[in-house]
Amino acid sequence: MMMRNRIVAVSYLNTIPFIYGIEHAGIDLYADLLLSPPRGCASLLRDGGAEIALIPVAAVPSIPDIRIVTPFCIGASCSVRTVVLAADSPLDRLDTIYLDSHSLTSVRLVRILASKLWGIRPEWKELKDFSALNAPQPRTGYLIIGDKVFDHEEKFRYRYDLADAWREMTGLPFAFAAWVARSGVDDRTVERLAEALDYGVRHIPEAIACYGYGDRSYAYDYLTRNIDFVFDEQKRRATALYWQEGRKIDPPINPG
Ligand SMILES: C=C(O[C@@H]1C=C(C(=O)O)C=C[C@H]1O)C(=O)O
Repeated sequence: MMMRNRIVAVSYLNTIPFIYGIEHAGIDLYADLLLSPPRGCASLLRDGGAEIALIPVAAVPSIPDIRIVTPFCIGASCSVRTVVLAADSPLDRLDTIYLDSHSLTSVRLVRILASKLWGIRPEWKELKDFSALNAPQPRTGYLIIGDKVFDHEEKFRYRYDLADAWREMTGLPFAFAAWVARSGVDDRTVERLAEALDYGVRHIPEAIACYGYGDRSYAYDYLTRNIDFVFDEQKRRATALYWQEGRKIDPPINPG
């Protein structure tokens, strides 16, 4: 009997086109689907809990025996909206920056930007208790990702979009997460996955309705203008550059 594959993907609004494709394209991937915040996707794959995964690009070089597959990613060519450094003080007045504990890519990206673009040297702490976002501290920034940005963005006077900052620094778009497969996953399965994802990104309105986001006016705009699902040459160049720059940053994070 053929072993079923386990697919893990990020549990945010930005993946619903992918999820829709996997569940509704009519392509049997012989797989079970699991959803988790990004850091959990990487851990699950690393620990052998999945064969195929959408994981933060930051984690890709550190996991043995995987390869990037499919022409799709969670990327942005303009503002991404859901990866922001939010604060009540401007950048140059921040003493402390809290880093979203669900993130692997953006927490490293913000450190690259702090050192190479903004020239700031705040103290870095981990943000585990998201209720802290309800009472922002002065001179403190919060790097937050995913759907929680929709709930909290209005509270902050200053918001720095990390895709915008990266583009300002490099002239390139950015990819936050990519699809990877263990080496044991055969090419036919990978091809079928790519077909399913392709179907999903061509049915965004259906995905929004299917997963109950129909009453959120921002969902369509966000999925068509902010998120860019195509892992093209420019975004691959950005990923290579990000890995290179990220290696120079070894983040000592003080417990939050
Ligand atoms: C654009 C986003 O990208 C996410 C950011 C990630 C990270 O920082 O590690 C990982 C996966 C992506 O889904 C987002 O979810 O807001």
